[in-house]
Amino acid sequence: MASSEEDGAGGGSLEEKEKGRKRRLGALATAWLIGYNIAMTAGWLVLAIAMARFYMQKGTYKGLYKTIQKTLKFFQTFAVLEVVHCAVGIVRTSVLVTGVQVSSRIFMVWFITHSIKQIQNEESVILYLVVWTVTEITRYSFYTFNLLNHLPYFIKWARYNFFIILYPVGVAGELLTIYAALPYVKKTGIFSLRLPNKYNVSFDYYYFLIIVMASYIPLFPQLYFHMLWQRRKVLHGEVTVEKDD
Ligand SMILES: CCCCCCCCCCCCC[C@@H](O)CC(=O)SCCNC(=O)CCNC(=O)[C@H](O)C(C)(C)COP(=O)(O)OP(=O)(O)OC[C@H]1O[C@@H](n2cnc3c(N)ncnc32)[C@H](O)[C@@H]1OP(=O)(O)O
Repeated sequence: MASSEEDGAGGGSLEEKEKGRKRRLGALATAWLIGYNIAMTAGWLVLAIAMARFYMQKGTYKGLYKTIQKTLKFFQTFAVLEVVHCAVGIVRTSVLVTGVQVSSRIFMVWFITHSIKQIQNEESVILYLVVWTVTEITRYSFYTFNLLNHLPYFIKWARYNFFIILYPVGVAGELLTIYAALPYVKKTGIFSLRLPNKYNVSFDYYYFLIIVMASYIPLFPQLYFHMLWQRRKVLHGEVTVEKDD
């Protein structure tokens, strides 16, 4: 995260003015991130409560996705800002790692679960929804408390331990959901472009989905090892990283 503690009072020299500008940007960025992380924590909490209420009232998960879909789409799409945060440098994390994480989630929400209605009641959808919800409540509350310099140890512990189980389980939920979508994609030809057409190009969404599923094999271990690395750094202080705000 960009620091709000750069030295230098707003004096007259160019150098001092630059330091003052940096400090203001740091404070602004911090305020924005606190607001953003509080909103995201609240959004995922609302989702958790809605899911629990639905299940307690109806005794089934059938129809759950339909009930919570608007909130899910809104908050998961809003996560695009995380890539922007990295790109503009207000959080110090990789655009690539965050980009893969966010784009795969947005893809799951809009191009799989929203678009292929027949799979919305699959157990695998509920599986990834529960896993994402637990992950995001933990992750955004971690960032919020961290920015406020009041981070309870159990939140830090949860952020860097839950993922060990939740990440593979979430990935399994996502892959099973894409797999369940394949027959419908083949039957309806959704998002596919067949020849002949005026652009003279063809695109088969069915095979595209198989490529997406295959791409989890090289990409998921990289995200997982990235998190294991962060865990070692944060929980065990095994690496010291120079912070250059
Ligand atoms: C178009 C089709 C695309 C298809 C692609 C197919 C490929 C798919 C392969 C990928 C599969 C992913 C599946 C995934 O969706 C499954 C799940 O998520 S299951 C649930 C479990 N998942 C997790 O636990 C991981 C959740 N994700 C993340 O944690 C992040 O996205 C990740 C980028 C992986 C985290 O990495 P990061 O480096 O950011 O870790 P840190 O949290 O330690 O943060 C590092 C520093 O940045 C600061 N930071 C980051 N974000 C914020 C923020 N919002 N506000 C404030 N500060 C932030 C953080 O504090 C650290 O700063 P410092 O070092 O100064 O303390």
